[in-house]
Amino acid sequence: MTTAISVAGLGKTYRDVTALDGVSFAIQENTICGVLGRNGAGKTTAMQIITGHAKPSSGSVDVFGRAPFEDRDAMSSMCFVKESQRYPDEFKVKHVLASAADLLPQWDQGFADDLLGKFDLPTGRRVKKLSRGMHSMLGIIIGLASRAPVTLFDEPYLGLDVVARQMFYDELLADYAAHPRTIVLSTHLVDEVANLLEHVVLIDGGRVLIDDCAENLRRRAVVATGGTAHIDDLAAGRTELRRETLGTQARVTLQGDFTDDDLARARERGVDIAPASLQQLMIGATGTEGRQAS
Ligand SMILES: Nc1ncnc2c1ncn2[C@@H]1O[C@H](COP(=O)(O)OP(=O)(O)OP(=O)(O)O)[C@@H](O)[C@H]1O
Repeated sequence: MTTAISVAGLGKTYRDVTALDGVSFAIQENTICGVLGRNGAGKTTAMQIITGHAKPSSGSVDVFGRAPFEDRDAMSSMCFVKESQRYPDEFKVKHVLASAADLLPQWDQGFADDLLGKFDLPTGRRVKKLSRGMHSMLGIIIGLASRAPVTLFDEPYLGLDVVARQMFYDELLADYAAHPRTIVLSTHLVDEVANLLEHVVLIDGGRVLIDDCAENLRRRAVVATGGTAHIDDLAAGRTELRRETLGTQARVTLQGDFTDDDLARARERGVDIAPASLQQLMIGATGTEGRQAS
């Protein structure tokens, strides 16, 4: 496997704010990676540095062997879709698309036209007259039709309704299957995208808390349902993210490293084990809930 993006010891400070502090992770080529975290965690800052739009205060970034800051070739291999993207006042949708076609070497106009039809986006309308959701659609169309080897979506769907979001996920997956590339997705709609993600980087307070593949994450937190005594055994020494009890039965969400033996033993005792959702894991890992079981 080839590493597409490698970040080592990345730091970024804005005057007295430390946005990133010793962030290191790697994203493999041709994967869909989620960069997750609470508000102000440092996700956008990391993406800005990866795409060469900001300079790190310390550490290094490597995108397919190049440092992206002020490197035109590295930057042209990437497409960064962000909610805060602004365009000149007079620009209509068609002007934005024409600029994207000029700037992005792998641009697929046929795909862009297809998406414009599916999202029903009027090409003759001024961008500043678009609704919030339509503005997001424009970014999504650019990100998808760019076919850039590295495409980053930072909270791409502000204002998008549930049908349009599902269209985005479907189009992303179908096009990714046909044209594999490296996709980085930052979002707060964690459970909505959980099934898309092959790798997750969870950032909190400018530091990496989790950097793991989706398969391993399924073992990091589980929902266990069964007799309270057996549940208490399984919970011992692990962090309880949530507990509900009904008579002698309990249902707990637990965080910790579970071996196959741990889970098999609990199942033998009639405990039902299911993976916790990515959102539950994220809430637990970022420390807003949870307590250590004794
Ligand atoms: N230009 C800037 N000047 C000063 N502080 C900044 C600047 N950009 C970001 N920050 C600060 O850096 C920290 C990380 O911000 P960042 O936008 O990277 O977080 P985020 O994870 O993308 O958050 P959100 O999910 O709310 O968009 C925050 O404390 C933010 O206030």
